[in-house]
Amino acid sequence: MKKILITGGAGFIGSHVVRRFVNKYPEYQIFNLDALTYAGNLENIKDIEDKSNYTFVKGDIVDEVFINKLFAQHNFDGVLHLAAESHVDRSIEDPLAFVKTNVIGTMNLLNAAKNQWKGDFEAKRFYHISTDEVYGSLGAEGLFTETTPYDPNSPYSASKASSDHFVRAYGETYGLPYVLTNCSNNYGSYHFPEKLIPLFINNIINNKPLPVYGDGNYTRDWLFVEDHAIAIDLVFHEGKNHETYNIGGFNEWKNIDLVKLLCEIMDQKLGRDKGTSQNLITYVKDRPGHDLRYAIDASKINKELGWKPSVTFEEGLEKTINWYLSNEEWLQNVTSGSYKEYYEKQYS
Ligand SMILES: Cc1cn([C@H]2C[C@H](O)[C@@H](COP(=O)(O)OP(=O)(O)O[C@H]3O[C@H](CO)[C@@H](O)[C@H](O)[C@H]3O)O2)c(=O)[nH]c1=O
Repeated sequence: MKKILITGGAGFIGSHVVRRFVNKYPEYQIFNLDALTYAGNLENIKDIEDKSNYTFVKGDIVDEVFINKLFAQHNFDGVLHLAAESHVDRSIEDPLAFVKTNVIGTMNLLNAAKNQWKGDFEAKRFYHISTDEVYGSLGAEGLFTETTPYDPNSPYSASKASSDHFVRAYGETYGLPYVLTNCSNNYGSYHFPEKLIPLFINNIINNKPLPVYGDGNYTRDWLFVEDHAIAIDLVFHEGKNHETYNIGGFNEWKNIDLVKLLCEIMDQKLGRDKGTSQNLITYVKDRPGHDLRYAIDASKINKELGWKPSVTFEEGLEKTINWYLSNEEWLQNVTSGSYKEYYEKQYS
């Protein structure tokens, strides 16, 4: 029986990873550690909460004493670390919160793993799930590869870059067996409606303005979250120690083109006249330090581990939009904070 700790498993990407691991590996005991902040929600993994190989632990990775106790209690074989503050705009408002969770939190996990495994690294693995934003901004040409120098621009990406460096430093200095992945923008079900795609779907449903930052000519590479979870599973099991893999969708979109596509699909789905949702587009003040373009060269993970996205963008978007339209109650409860309130009471 392998004991696996997944951090941030009530969040967007984390919930998809927890679901996959719990269902696919009944022989593993999966511990989901989550602080249940505004973006983490146990409703996201309700379908697996009663499985015998699943345990939820509420707690904050910033709390060193708590993390050390948890490791002492369970003797984990592997850690998949996804817990993070992830929203760039929030990091501009409150950078320190990002240092605490993303840097100190990661340090606490690294120390706990190092102290528990005490140099006996046989069949042990620390997996840090990170972002392509650590590489900074591209111009019109080029792709991020695993050897692109780090050049983070936002407090969020600086905190993730820092945590990546610490993971590698623990590998070099103490021999900690790690793998690291840097992924592009994800989309899919259970995505908190502060990020572009779920926010705009929610606003279209509610006839609210769609705030496009600047001129909308910023480019992101989009990957369906379930394909990211497949890649994470593969890297955790088959990735080479001390290696980094870039993960991306081979799917670049300018924000404004993506928003127009979303508007078109939503008009069809909601039975509204063509152009109704586009009228909601409102150009607003740009994000400070807004990175122009992210684009990933995912050929290493493709060649070495055989991964590539399994769904097209059209299929992924269709699934995503259908999910939000059939889960409006979830949308209302996460935006009003009532799930958070409910779970806070349960775990107080
Ligand atoms: C929320 C929002 C965003 N935007 C723009 C800013 C970006 O160019 C693009 C996507 O914004 P966001 O959805 O906030 O995602 P972005 O800043 O690219 O970062 C995401 O993708 C990263 C991976 O690249 C992850 O590491 C981050 O955690 C995740 O938040 O849309 C708007 O124009 N209007 C908006 O209201």
